[in-house]
Amino acid sequence: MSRPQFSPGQRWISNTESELGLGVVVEQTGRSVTLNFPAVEEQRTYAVTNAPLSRVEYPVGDKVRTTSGIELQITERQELNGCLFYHGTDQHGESLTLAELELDSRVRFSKPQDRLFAGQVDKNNAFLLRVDTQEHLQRHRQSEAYGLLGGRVQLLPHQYFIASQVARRPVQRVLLADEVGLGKTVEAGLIMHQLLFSGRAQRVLIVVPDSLVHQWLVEMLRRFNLRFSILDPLRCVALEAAGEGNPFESAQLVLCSLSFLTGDDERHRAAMDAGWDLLVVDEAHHLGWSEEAASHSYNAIESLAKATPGLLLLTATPEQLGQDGHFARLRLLDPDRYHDLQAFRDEESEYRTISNLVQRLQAEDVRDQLRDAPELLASLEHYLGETALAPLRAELEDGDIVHLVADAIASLLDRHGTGRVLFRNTREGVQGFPKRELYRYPLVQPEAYADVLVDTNLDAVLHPEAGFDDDWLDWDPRVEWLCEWLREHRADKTLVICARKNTARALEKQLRLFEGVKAAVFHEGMSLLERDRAAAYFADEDDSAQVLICSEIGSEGRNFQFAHHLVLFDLPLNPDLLEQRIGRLDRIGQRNDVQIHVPYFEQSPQAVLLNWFDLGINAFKRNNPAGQALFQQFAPALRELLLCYDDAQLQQLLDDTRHRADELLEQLQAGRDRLLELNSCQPEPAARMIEHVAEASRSLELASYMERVFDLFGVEQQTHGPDSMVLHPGNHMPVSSLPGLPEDGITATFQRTLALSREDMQFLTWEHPLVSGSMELVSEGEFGNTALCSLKLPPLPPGTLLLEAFFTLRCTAPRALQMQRYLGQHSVRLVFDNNGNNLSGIIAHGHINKLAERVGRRTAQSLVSHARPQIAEMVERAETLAATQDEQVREQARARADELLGAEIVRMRALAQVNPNIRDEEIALLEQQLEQVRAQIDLVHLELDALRIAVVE
Ligand SMILES: Nc1ncnc2c1ncn2[C@@H]1O[C@H](COP(=O)(O)OP(=O)(O)OP(=O)(O)O)[C@@H](O)[C@H]1O
Repeated sequence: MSRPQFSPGQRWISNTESELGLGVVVEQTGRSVTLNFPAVEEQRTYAVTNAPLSRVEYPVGDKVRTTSGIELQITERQELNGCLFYHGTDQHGESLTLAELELDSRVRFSKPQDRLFAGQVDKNNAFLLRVDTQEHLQRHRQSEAYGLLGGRVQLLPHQYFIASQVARRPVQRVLLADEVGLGKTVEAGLIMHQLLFSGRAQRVLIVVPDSLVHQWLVEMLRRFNLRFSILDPLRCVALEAAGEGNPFESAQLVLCSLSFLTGDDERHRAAMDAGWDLLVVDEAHHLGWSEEAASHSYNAIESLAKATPGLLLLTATPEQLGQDGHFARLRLLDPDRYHDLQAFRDEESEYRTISNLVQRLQAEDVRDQLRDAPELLASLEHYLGETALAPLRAELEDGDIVHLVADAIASLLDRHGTGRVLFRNTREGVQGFPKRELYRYPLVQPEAYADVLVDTNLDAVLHPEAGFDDDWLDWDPRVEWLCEWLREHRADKTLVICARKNTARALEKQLRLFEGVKAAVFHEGMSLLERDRAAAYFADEDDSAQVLICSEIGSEGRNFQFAHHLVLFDLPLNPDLLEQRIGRLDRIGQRNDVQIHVPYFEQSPQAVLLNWFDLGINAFKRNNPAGQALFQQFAPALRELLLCYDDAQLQQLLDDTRHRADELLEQLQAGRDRLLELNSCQPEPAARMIEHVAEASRSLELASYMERVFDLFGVEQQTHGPDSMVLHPGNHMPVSSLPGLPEDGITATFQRTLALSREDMQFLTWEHPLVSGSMELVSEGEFGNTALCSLKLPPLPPGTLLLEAFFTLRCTAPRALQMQRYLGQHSVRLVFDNNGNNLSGIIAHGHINKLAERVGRRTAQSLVSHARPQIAEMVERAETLAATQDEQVREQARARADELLGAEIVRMRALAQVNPNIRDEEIALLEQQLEQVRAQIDLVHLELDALRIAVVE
């Protein structure tokens, strides 16, 4: 191969770093050549023999620019001492000559043909990777599961149903209220991931109780690759001291505790000033509210919620502070809809009717029912409107009504009932949870408690040990029972929950110091770090604590499902708190039946509670959806009994409670709960969504794609296990780094099941930062957009040139508009020969791939240089032909936008007539969105994305 000839003053461009712009040869000494790159003010020295450089020579007819802004149309070219001089006319028609040294260095050859003519011919493999990347990207962006693939989670239908429903709305404001432990954090993570991945949200603030800050941090990172920054007082002070300004602006994804956010007005103001796209509030039942007075934290969140477009509230016990509190949280989500508490209370009376209607529509003989019972159609008309029902009426005799009935059901659920903002799945609905078993341990009440238990203070009678120093540990039989129980179950991890921190502290000390039990404690008096350490000590597999003793704060949000023994050292008064406690173990991931152990004193207040929870509302074995309502109703009688035990009265209370529980459960099942269930997870769409995700997550396809990426980007791979590998940045990578691949490498797998059991491994999906970042690098830069090969194709005479050109839709709209939804899968492949023949339908891509032979870079460059006029002509032909399809593509896109967004607007307007549950803002946003989408569609056109020249031999 001939050595390239370098002369000072010549212009060359780097094949691997085209962003450097045009380089100028400064000097050649022996075997090396030095170039200056004025655009970036950098110098590079290369070995002459293999410098990755291409000589830049503009042909006659091209237009070039100088550093001083002159534009020259080249009419003649001359060479002197190895350097070129261009003659031509400038933009004012003046003739002039300029040396190549004067050319503007900021030139970038990014268009495929420009790069090709500048001698930048990529490897065939790179070209193929680019073509495939575009195809994968298009398919992925149009997938229903777009944005929902990146989670390291099991594919649970109820979660994906909610996430897809919420993410597809123009405004995300919902209450995620699944029962305890059903995965609300994961649902919120899926929604956040979708919004962030699609660019619809950039700034997210998560607000959680103190005790859950770290758990959220870890869950978001581990499950969704979302890196949140924790803000706490220490970090705030550090940021402020470093002059970093508003600490809430120090990161896009911020996580903080409710007490931190609301504890200081200044801080709250800073959070308001920072501005967010999405606010997430966990354990939202803490935001106390009544018609008379709202709590400080409620007000603080309310002002943030008003200033933030998206709002996700999470609570498993929405009615823990009563129905008013529930109303108040719905009011945060949609103040226009939920403005009147009384009206909200009255609405419940409609649920049963709606639910009945749905049930009748779901019946197998629905046609007969509709035909024979005119009041059914009338009722439907009342709720859905005459126009909406007209098609159903018309088809009733013998038409196909399956879809019309399904639409009617969907509309009823959508427009009436419990509404769009509330999602609540139950264990019964989700299924597959282990059983819960209750073990009672009656003990004899110690003498010392006799006085305390007749106190008039409820708190005192429920926690009699509170009135004593630590000496109660010596004679309270619950302590001895606990020690004995733990001794007998040394191999079992056990969670102990009690109400008070002092009780927890004392118990832990006793077990650790005097009984030799490996114990940890978790209470509100400890720092966050201490609490997380304690939880980790309990969770560890080796050398860990057998028992964790928590005060009530440990009963919320934490994940302890690796244990299945729960000791309730005392019982809380509120059934929702009891459910929260049991929910620490009875949650997704629990593999055993949950064993609940309750030591109690016979005929004591705790015995009353135990009986009421167990025999009255059956709250140990399952969550009672009427629990809160029953508690509200029977609390006075219950309190009376707690303060003054009476066996007969207890029996009466239990009978009354059971009776009322049956009634309420029947009502709820027929009304609210049935509607919630239908709205929160519709089995068919949920199953379809899981299919989409599973289909889009097929690991083989991704693995073979990434194999090529690693190969071309010089990533070092080592096998780690049968389905896993270790990846490291290699020494010869063409880019400085790959997103998502740190210096010290990662262990990764494409297998979901493996990723779920091995947290140390990264789960590579189409949405993992390493994958999506690589795809962006390939598709948005110049990577692989030119190639040249030779081939034998007998019918074509040797010397024939073929152009294989790939066009993709060019759309520079903001990502948030998700234009791909409307644009369809548009890429165009055209093949021309140098005689102007269109061979697109004759010579397939795979055909060329099969026959293609490699051509060395220098040969390719010289071929291109010689054939430049023919290639330019073929490119022009292809571009002209592609341009004829632009308007058709735009037409289709407009139609699709109208179909998707326009129909949604019409539907929302119709809904708003009968259901105030629709916010005006949502409709206005949709209209605005449609306008923006249409304006962007007008600018869409097919653009040459990559080309390959094939020379027939
Ligand atoms: N799809 C999933 N795949 C794997 N694990 C999951 C999935 N969903 C939830 N989990 C796990 O189940 C447990 C409960 O989930 P999560 O904490 O999201 O529930 P929650 O409804 O927020 O609970 P709580 O009501 O106690 O706040 C967690 O350990 C979580 O990591």
